[in-house]
Amino acid sequence: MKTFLVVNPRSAGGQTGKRWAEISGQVTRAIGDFGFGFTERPLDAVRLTRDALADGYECIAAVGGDGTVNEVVNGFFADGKAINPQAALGLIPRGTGGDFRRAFGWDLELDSALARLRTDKTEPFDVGLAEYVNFQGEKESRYFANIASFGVSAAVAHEVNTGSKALGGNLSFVWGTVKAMAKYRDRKVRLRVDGGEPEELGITVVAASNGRYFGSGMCVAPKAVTHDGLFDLTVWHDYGLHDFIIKSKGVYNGDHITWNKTRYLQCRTLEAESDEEVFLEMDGEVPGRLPCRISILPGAIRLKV
Ligand SMILES: Nc1ncnc2c1ncn2[C@@H]1O[C@H](COP(=O)(O)OP(=O)(O)OP(=O)(O)O)[C@@H](O)[C@H]1O
Repeated sequence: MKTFLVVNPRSAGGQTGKRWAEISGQVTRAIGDFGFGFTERPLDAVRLTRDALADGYECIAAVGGDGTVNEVVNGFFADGKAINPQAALGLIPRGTGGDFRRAFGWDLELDSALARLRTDKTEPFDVGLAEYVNFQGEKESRYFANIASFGVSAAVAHEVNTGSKALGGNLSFVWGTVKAMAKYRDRKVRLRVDGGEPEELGITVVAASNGRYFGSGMCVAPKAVTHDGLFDLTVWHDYGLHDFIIKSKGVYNGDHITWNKTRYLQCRTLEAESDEEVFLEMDGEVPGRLPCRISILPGAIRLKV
């Protein structure tokens, strides 16, 4: 497979760029010739992916974290269609969060990533699509690979992204969580699942999940499968700050799905609106806010496994 690597040199605290000579040498030894491009700013990975697909590359691998995976997945599409539905997505994980890779049990070892790139083994991969309002007040849509969520999770992602990651993945996440949760209160949101009757709930977090993990290792959707044509919907409602903090430890091992103020179901679409400002988070980035419509595109691309 003709392979192109989309490299975020700033991922893993800048170590990806600093260690590129060593990484690229190992990639060449593993798969032979390959093309690559460095991202210079946010959203560059979308353009690099589209250009590489137009140039006939059959496998586009993200070298970076969850944000880079998200942008590469967005680059697989143009005008609402997959550019090449047979093209494969690959990953050399380099990020601080790593929630996408966790769904597959992949570690950060370069050797394991290269073993996946070397084989021709792929499986279908569902892609999420969210339509929402951006911060300029315009309607916008964006694909996601892992999870779209709103509520305190988006408030935390916003805090983590605008703060420093110098503390490392887990510590910066904990610090962002503390700051965001101190300000958060449940928001009234009207939810409509699979076109059914709308229901208003006080939302702590709603997550529409293709993968299983968000927030640097919280197992928000323990039953999610990335090729079942569905997303798993987790709704934590009416918790309030105190209860949520006390219980949040259980989210790391997926225990929360049996709690009484939690709903867990599988669906194809979710519509959400609120009279209050509620941010939307997708794969760790916060591109806008509600109202939103989230849907799943079954097996829209192939994933190197
Ligand atoms: N050259 C660059 N300079 C600054 N930001 C960049 C650059 N290239 C990409 N980005 C942005 O950095 C964001 C985060 O990158 P990425 O996810 O690869 O690394 P990370 O933050 O280390 O990992 P994670 O998202 O898993 O925590 C991406 O969403 C992208 O928009």
